[in-house]
Amino acid sequence: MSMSLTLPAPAKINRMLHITGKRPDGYHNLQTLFQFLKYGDDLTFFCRDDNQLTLSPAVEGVEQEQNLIIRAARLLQQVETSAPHARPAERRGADIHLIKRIPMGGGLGGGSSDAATTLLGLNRLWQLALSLDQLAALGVTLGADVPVFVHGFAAWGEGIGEKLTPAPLDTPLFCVVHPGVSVVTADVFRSPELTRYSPVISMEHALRRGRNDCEPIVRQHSPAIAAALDWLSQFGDARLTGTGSCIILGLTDEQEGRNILLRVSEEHTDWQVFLTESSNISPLHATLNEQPGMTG
Ligand SMILES: C[C@](O)(CO)[C@H](O)COP(=O)(O)OP(=O)(O)OC[C@H]1O[C@@H](n2ccc(N)nc2=O)[C@H](O)[C@@H]1O
Ligand SMILES: Nc1ncnc2c1ncn2[C@@H]1O[C@H](COP(=O)(O)OP(=O)(O)OP(=O)(O)O)[C@@H](O)[C@H]1O
Repeated sequence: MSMSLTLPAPAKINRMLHITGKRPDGYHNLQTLFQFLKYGDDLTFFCRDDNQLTLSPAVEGVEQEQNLIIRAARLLQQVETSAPHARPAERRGADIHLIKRIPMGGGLGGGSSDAATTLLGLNRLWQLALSLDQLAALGVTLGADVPVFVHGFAAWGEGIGEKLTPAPLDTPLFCVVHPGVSVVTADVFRSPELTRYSPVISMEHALRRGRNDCEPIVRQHSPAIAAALDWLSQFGDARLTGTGSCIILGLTDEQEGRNILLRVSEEHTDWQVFLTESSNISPLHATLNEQPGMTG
């Protein structure tokens, strides 16, 4: 019997991001408000009866075995479970098809989201019956952003972003600008001038005001991102998401959004820009909950 499952891998945004310390292992402690966008990649998983994994089309610049989708699938191939209907390891194979929309190195968590969708998708197809906590624990070994995508609720994130508390965020329409350049997350965290010791605050405080501590460094290193931040700021409280390069602006009015799209198409043809709704429930979880999801 062949089975398949198509699932979204949404983008995330950081509504604010404070860096509160450096850990002995080199990672940084954060305080951040995570929210999902109704915009992202799509993955389709076709079950195989052997233990081969394929991914198509290949993601440009990422070796197949380094792709977070394949790395996530390999973690599940190795998992031992006593679930009654679990596929045995030698039959845990899949052909995976990816529609990539999330710009890479954009601070929208695309790689991490692809990994989380793979964990949830193959957990279901291979009937491994792992809990979300177990999947998040596996996922955090792939990236700090994977747990929020696994749990699927908008969250106040602490630790390296894996300690999650539901956050009651407003859900405006967002304008997202990709200024045509990407940022390597590790470079930002490595930077000597980075603000790494912001005071620890409460979620309530963060919901009222907050900033992105990465912004000054990213501005310094990338004139293109600085220019896009300045340009979008004329319309409101524009902010970097993650370590950049994308800039987000919450809108109260869709017409304003259309006006921004028009202006970008006239004045900044090297940028990518889109409007999207935000959501406090991941579109991945919405899809998994609303349909049994399997065909075959
Ligand atoms: C900045 C955020 O986008 C906020 O959502 C994320 O925390 C980044 O998450 P990510 O892309 O999944 O990051 P990872 O792949 O885990 O880490 C990339 C590199 O960034 C640095 N890094 C990342 C997260 C963190 N809390 N502290 C760090 O110092 C580390 O040098 C790490 O080697
Ligand atoms: N499936 C994947 N999709 C995108 N990038 C991937 C994938 N697998 C591995 N990568 C690698 O991960 C890097 C970061 O990609 P990603 O799209 O997650 O960046 P990002 O949005 O800046 O992430 P973050 O906000 O988590 O820092 C890429 O440059 C690429 O080398």
